[in-house]
Formats: sequence, structure tokens, C-alpha cells
Amino acid sequence: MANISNINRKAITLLRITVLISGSGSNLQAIIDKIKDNTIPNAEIVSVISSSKKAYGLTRAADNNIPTTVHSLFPYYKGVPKEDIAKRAEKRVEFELKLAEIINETKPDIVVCAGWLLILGKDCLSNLKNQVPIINLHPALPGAFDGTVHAIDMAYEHAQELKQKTGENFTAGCMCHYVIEDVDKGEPIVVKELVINPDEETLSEYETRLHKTEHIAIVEAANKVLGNIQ
Ligand SMILES: Nc1nc2c(c(=O)[nH]1)N[C@@H](CN(C=O)c1ccc(C(=O)N[C@@H](CCC(=O)O)C(=O)O)cc1)CN2
Ligand SMILES: NCC(=O)N[C@@H]1O[C@H](COP(=O)([O-])[O-])[C@@H](O)[C@H]1O
Repeated sequence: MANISNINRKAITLLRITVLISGSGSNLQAIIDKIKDNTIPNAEIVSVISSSKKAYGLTRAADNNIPTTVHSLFPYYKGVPKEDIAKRAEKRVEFELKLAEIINETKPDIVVCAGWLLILGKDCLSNLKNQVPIINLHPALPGAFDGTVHAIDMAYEHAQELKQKTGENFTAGCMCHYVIEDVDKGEPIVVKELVINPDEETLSEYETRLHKTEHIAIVEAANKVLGNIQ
């Protein structure tokens, strides 16, 4: 019978992860699963914030008893014509400031953009507390197809053009990087290269291969950053 007094009673303070999503949330699911099997040790997802109320990632969070918040740009733009650039810019600032407030309330040790399809403006970034590290998953290599939400299609199209012109295959892939104001220009944390031969795989087959790789990359990146905090 173990002597209970000898059991190390040191309370483990779990590191707090806030995840930003906009869609399916398969990368959120990867983090959930790898926390469960302790691949990501001593951590918990304290909040999932979605830019869309339709995001399936919200269901994934709810299924795992993770608090969720929807913070959509649409209500801010309602009644503001696209042509009214000044008013939209004003509303975007309001959106960004509120997003910072929402994120701060979760008291994160790390913020993970896992398919968050909005640029985090300076009004958000500059109002986040404690210089919390923010990381982003981007379906392209450093310096390739930066600042777009269409990087996967663009990489495959480039592979097709390269193959046609030179017969060569194209090296694409994904990365997790620190988020800075300059979109997709932050320091890479994890980089995974994938060679595309468009003669042997379709866009859909490449996308499937890429997503499986992303699920590994985002967990590795979270562990690297959390390891620096531990
Ligand atoms: N300040 C930063 N914000 C974000 C970064 C970053 O590195 N710095 N990474 C992105 C993720 N991303 C690509 O990985 C990305 C997301 C969104 C956009 C974009 O142009 N969004 C437009 C809306 C696009 C649309 O709705 O079709 C916008 O925000 O107005 C580009 C790249 C996360 N944010
Ligand atoms: N520029 C950002 C961007 O394109 N992010 C991409 O959104 C998808 C999210 O998938 P998920 O919702 O299944 O995690 C991922 O493929 C990720 O690389």
C-alpha cells in the first residue's frame, strides 16, 4: 500500500492554449487528441474562438467540453457598404479590439491560429496581454504564397506549370510560424516539405496528404513553444 504522504502532491499547473479557427477544425482536433494522449503534456485548451458560427470546429470543441466563442466580422460590417472603406476600416478596428479582449479573457499561455482566416491587425496584436506567443499554421513553405487563404490551390497550380515547363516536381508543404503583423512572415517554428508530382497525384490527393502533415506540424510547433514556457 503506497504511503499517501509520500505521493508527490505537487499540483501541476496546466499550460493554457487558446485556439482560433474558422472552419472544419481538423487541426484543432489534432491538438485535442494529442493532449489526450499526453503527446502535448501538461496543457489544456481553455477556449476555441471561431470567426464563423458555422465552423464545424465549434462542434469538435463542444464534444470535448471546451468553451467556445464566435467572433464574426459580419455583424460589424452589417449595413456598411463595401464601398464605404473608411467606415469598414473603423468597424474592423472595433472587431480587432474586441478580439483582443476576448483572447485576453482566456488568459492563454499560447494562441494557436488553426485555420483562422482573418488577418490579426495591429489593433488586436498590440492589445494582447503578456506578449503571448501566437502561432499560425500555413499550408505553404516560408516565403511561398504568403498572405493568402488559397495557398494549397496555388501550390498545386504552380506544380502543374513547373511540370509542364521543365518536367520537374515542385516542393511545397506547410509550416507553423510565429504570428507578427506582417502576414505569414513570422519566424518559422516547424517546416514540413512535400514534393508534388502532378502527374501522379490530384489536387485532392495532395490536399489530403498535406492535411495529414499539418496535423503533425501543428502539434510539434505547439510542443516547441510550450516547451519554451514550461
Ligand atoms: N497579423 C497576422 N495575421 C494572421 C497571420 C499572420 O501571419 N499575421 N496568419 C494568418 C493565416 N493566414 C495564412 O496563413 C491568412 C489568413 C487570412 C488572410 C486574409 O487575407 N484574410 C482576409 C479575408 C480573406 C477572406 O475572407 O477571403 C482578411 O483578414 O481581411 C491571409 C492569410 C492568420 N492571421
Ligand atoms: N492561411 C491560413 C490557411 O490557409 N490555413 C489553412 O486552413 C486549414 C484549416 O483546416 P482545419 O479547419 O481543418 O484545421 C488548414 O489547411 C490550414 O493550413
